Order: sequence, then structure tokens, then C-alpha cells
Amino acid sequence: MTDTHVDAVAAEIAIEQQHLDRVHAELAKAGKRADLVAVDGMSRGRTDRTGDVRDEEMSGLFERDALVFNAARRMATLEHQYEGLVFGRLDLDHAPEGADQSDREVRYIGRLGVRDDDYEPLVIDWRAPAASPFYRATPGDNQGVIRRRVLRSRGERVIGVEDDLMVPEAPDDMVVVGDGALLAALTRSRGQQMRDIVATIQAHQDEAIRANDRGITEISGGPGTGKTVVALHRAAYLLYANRRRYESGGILVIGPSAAYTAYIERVLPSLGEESVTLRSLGDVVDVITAVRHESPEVAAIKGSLQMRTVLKRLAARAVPGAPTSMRVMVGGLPVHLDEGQLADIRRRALRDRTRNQATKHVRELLAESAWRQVREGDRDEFLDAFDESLAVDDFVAEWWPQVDPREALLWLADTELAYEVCRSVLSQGDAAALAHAARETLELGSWTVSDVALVDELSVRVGQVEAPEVEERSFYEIEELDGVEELQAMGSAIRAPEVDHSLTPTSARERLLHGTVGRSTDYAHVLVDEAQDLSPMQWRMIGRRGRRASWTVVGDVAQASWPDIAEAEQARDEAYGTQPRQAFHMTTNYRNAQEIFDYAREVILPVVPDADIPDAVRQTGVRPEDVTFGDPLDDSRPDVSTVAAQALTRLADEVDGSIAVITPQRHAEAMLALDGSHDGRVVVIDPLSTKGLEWDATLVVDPDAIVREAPGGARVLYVVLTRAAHRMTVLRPLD
Ligand SMILES: Nc1ncnc2c1ncn2[C@@H]1O[C@H](COP(=O)(O)OP(=O)(O)OP(=O)(O)O)[C@@H](O)[C@H]1O
Repeated sequence: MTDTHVDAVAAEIAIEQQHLDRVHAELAKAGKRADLVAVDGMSRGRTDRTGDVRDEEMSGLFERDALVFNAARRMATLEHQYEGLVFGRLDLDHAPEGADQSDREVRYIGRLGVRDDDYEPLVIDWRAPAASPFYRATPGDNQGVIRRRVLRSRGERVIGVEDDLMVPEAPDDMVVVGDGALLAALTRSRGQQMRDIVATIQAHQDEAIRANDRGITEISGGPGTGKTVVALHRAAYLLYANRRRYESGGILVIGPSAAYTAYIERVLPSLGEESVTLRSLGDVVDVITAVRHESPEVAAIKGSLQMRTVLKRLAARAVPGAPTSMRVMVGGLPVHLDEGQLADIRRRALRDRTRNQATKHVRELLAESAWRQVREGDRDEFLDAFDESLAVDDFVAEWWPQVDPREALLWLADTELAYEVCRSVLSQGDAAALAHAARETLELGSWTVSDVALVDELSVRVGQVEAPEVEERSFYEIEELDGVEELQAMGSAIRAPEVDHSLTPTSARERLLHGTVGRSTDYAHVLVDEAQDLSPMQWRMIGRRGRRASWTVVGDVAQASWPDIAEAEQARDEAYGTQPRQAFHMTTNYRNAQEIFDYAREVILPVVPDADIPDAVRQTGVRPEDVTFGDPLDDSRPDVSTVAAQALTRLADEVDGSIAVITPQRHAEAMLALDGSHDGRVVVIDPLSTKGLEWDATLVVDPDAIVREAPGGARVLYVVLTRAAHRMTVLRPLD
């Protein structure tokens, strides 16, 4: 950089600093003006009949954001935690083409809208229509924009500017500096959590973000095309554009794993939005937090639509160990109902009620049958006596207890019972595998991710447990994961589930059954990421939460690990209902350096010839390193941990930020020692858990074993090979 250029940049930074100072001064005043907060901004965020936000109503939203009650508090959070409260500037010329005079306007774009005392906008919220040219203008269609500038700031200090010129030549009085904001952003190191892209959203991404909120919006595209980050910005946009609907109705964001939710959790708060519910697939049902995965074969059985019938039968069958006949004395008369009569009563009781809501009805049906058998004396007197009988109470408590849906799922641990409920739906082998898995659950005291959808389905069938309130957080509750550090401290999913020998069978069961499964919440918008991996049963679970919702659904079929795509699509279509659909397709890979993506493409194309292959926009000039080692004929061959440690050191020297060692189970133990190394920058993780995540560098251990072990085979390897932004090393042991 020449001295003149340095001076020019410094001068531009100084200009922007002046504006930022004004904004902060205004915000400080706004903080003190808490009495002005009664401005009814909320009511203005309405849409017209087309679902689009009306401009004049948007201007009402500026006031709201500047003055609402917690603006000052939100600003404090934004200032301390996130860069760039004001991150953009537009220089527009409204003069018609060919006019002598220019008609200039400057607009600043930020995370929140702010006005000064004269009601002039100092900053426009990025979601407002007036901010749209910041994202949509291109040299081909400049929308009146001459220069688009991205400001980088730290706290209250501007530290850099990057310009894009939208006209062939800059006016004489306008300075243009920097090499473009997008590449600067992509080149920076990634850190451990996803960042928002509010300063560099591209035009085609902006279309998906601001698309109308009717029905289903599907966003597809290959790895690293920004699908996740676009979907999250869309959630923030929807809250802004129709706050009344989405804040009160709620937005649910579903991702594949706890690692994923920990990874994305700061994006929405950085955009000023806290009111979104983030859940992983193991965490959708309250009171269960599942992170364990069973073998792909068992997961495939549990996720398939056949489970509907199995669970239906489970919900309707007698409680294991329940009495098979009823023998009581009522009003001095013997009552005996045999197995057949009880089965008939069960069927009738369940005809139009869920099991747990049928208890009263069951008593009535029992009483009627008992009376039909006895027919002695006065009917009403008999029925009263039946109703008051303690012996009847005892029988009903044993024969028709309230059933916790989780308890019903555990009944499958009995192989004979599993055969019975799986008959003609699943093979005996599959039924035995379900039974074995249930016994493992009981032994470990922890649910698996695919169990959660089964519990949800069962809870609809058996109904709410009408039990006295159980304290919300019991001793046995697994704490929610709180951020990445905790997830790492817990050990990534790579660790084989350990049997906790301090757990007696009772405490393992209590741990599995703590709390009460409540009714599921209905949301106004449901956002599903990595949708290609949802099993049919998981689609049903999510569908129950979005019956009246609009949806944003994000996925890439080439990265799928669910084996039966057609069956999952059937369940997905049922969840969508008949709502209209619109689709957006992303084609540019913003994550991987081109050299890394080329490597991954070679892996996927032979297996999935029609994979959705995006174009990578950035080159580093460094190809991934391929290390083959461990020739069995060489006596002094190094072992995998030594080779991995050396490769890791090379990567750590080359990148500043985060590094993942991605290993199949086979080498997991050898790799675990690397977890947390290099100043905590390294995480050791299994292939499936890398979905949706990214690191500055990755060390991929034994790709052939990854393909062999993973349910999706080469598709999972494709996911693994597209996680690195800047550097990748692949270790291939010869054996
Ligand atoms: N306009 C943009 N400006 C800056 N960074 C961007 C932009 N779009 C995407 N990115 C970055 O590209 C990376 C990939 O984005 P994201 O994770 O959303 O992709 P994805 O399509 O969901 O990937 P995958 O399907 O592989 O999980 C992220 O680091 C994201 O911040």
C-alpha cells in the first residue's frame, strides 16, 4: 500500500468515525429517554394482503427500534459482543440519468435503526426496505447507488472500510478504497461460532432472506453456499417484517445436533433477535436432551414410517405385568371379568380417547360390564358401590395406570413384547434389534436422538400424563448444553457411550423418566436446517409443531445420511400440508477455498453424478495435503497418532483459528489426546457431527474408514471434506 493510499483510507475512516460518534451519542440519549418508550412500534409491523411489508409501516419500525424500552440494553449487548453496530454506508444519486446536477443522499445501514432529535435517520435497520439497495445493487443494476461501503468497527471505533463502486467511474469528490468486503470477510479466520453476514449479504441471498412468508420456502444448494446463514437472517427478517405474528407465535429453528445449535446460537442475537427457539433433533421434546446415536441400522429402523404401527400397538396394549382378569367384590357381589372382556373394554376405551385421558371412561365401561354380569339388586346402587369401591380403585391403578410415553417405549426392552408389537410390520431381526436398543437405553440411562421422535409420537397416542406436577428440574435432569465450551468439555459425540456404573437400574430409569412430557408447542414459523437428514419419524415430530406455521427448509440431498429419501419426502410433504412452495437455489460456495472444494468434488461426483456442485469463489494457492503412511512392510512405520500430531502442528502454524480432527470411530481413541490441543483451538469430532459446522482447517483421518462406518458412506465423507475454509490435510493409513 502506498503512503497516499494509507492516508486516503485513514481520512475515510475519520469521516466514518464522526458519524459513528453521532450515533453513539444519540443512543446514549435514547437510553436516558426511557419515558419515550411507550411508542407503539409493535403494532406497526403489519403486512399488507400480499404479505409484503408496507413502506410507511416500516418507517414506524425505525422509531420502535430506536426507542423501545430495551433499546439501550440491546445496544449494550451488541456493542460488547458483536462487531459493527453500523456496518454499511450507501452513497446514492437520485438525479435522473443525463441530469447536470447530482442529487446525492447518504444512508447508513446497521443492526438497528436510530433517528436523531429531528427524526432524521442516522442508521437504517438492515431489514428495512430503504436498506435493500445495500444488498441488491450491482454494477449492472445499481438502483441509484454510486458507492457501497462496508465499515468494520470494534466497539465504538471504526477500524476499516471496504468499497464497491457501482458506476463505471467514481465522481471526482468521491474516494474509493479497499478490495471489496466479501473477499475480506471470507478470508478472515472463522473462530468457534458462526458469524452473521449482515454486512456482506449477496444479492441472490437477499432475495431468499426477504422472500414473502407464505407457505414453504425451500433453500437448496451445495456445501458452503450460505444456506444456514441465509436462513438465520431470514428468521431475523421475518421477526422484523411481521413482529406481531412471529414474536407472539414463535419461530422454531431445528438443526441436526447440539454441536450445531451451539455453533449458530450467536447469529440471531448478533442481529438483535433473542426470541427464537433453537433446538437440535435430540432436544425437540421438553425434558429430553439426547446426544447419543445408535448404530445406523437401528437408527434406520427407528426412523422409518413402519414405527407408526409399532407405536400405535404399543400405546394400545396392556401394561406389562398388568392383571389379566378382574376379580373384586362390589356391594357383596362377586365380579369377574376375564381377559377377553378386558380386551374388549380396552378397545372401546381407546376408540375416541387417548389412553391417559380415558381413565374415567374405563371405569364406566368396567362398571357397565360388571353390572351386565351381576344383574342383581338395584342398578344405580350397584354402580355407586362400584364407583366407591377401593378394590376397584386398586384394580384400575394396576390395570390402567397413567402411562408415560417414555415408559411405553421402554417396554420394547422385552423381546417377546417387541416381537408382538412388530409382527408383520418389521422382521424378527429388526424387532430384536429394537429390544436390544431399549435395553441399552435402560443400561446407559440416556436416550438416543432417534428415540425423541418416537417419544413424541407416543405422547400423542397415550396423551398427557395426568399426574401431580413434578418439579421442573429434577436432580436427574441432564443440563442443557450451554455453548461450545460446555459441549467440548462434555466430549464430542466421538466418545463411545460409557456405562456409568454408579447408576443403579433405578436411577438410570429415573434419569430417563425425569419430569413430565408436556404438550408440544405450535409455532408460527419453523426453520429446518440440514433437512435432507430428517427421518420420516422426525418429519412427523417437527410437523406437529408447525401445523399452522410457514416454513423455511434448508438442505442438500448430496449430503444426506438418511437412506430412504423417498420415504422421508413423503413424511415431509405430509408435514408441509397443502401450502404453496417457493424455492431458492444457492450456487456459490463461500466457505471452502477452491482447492479444498475441488478435492471434495472428486469424491462425490463418481458416487452422486448429479450432486449440486457450487462454484468456490476464493483461492489460496495451497492444495490439501494428502499423507499416506504406515506401509505394513516397513518395520519402523509410524502410528496414526504420531502422524496426526505432526500434521496438526503444521496446520496450527498455517491458520490462526479453529481446527477439527475428524475421525472415524476406529481411530477415535488414538485421536482423543489431541482434543483441546494448540491452545484449545483443536476439537476432535466424529464425521456425522460435523454437519453444518466449519473450521479454519481440518485434519481428516482415514477417509476410507469414514465411508465404511457412516450410514451415508461417501455422502458423509463429502460433508467431512467440505468443512475447512482455508486448509485441509487428509491422512490415509495403509492397512
Ligand atoms: N454473503 C456472505 N458473506 C460472508 N460470508 C458468507 C456469505 N455467505 C456465506 N458466508 C459464509 O460461508 C460459510 C458457509 O455458510 P453456511 O454454513 O451457511 O453454508 P451452508 O450452505 O449451510 O453449508 P453446508 O450445507 O455445507 O452446511 C459461512 O462461514 C458463512 O458465514
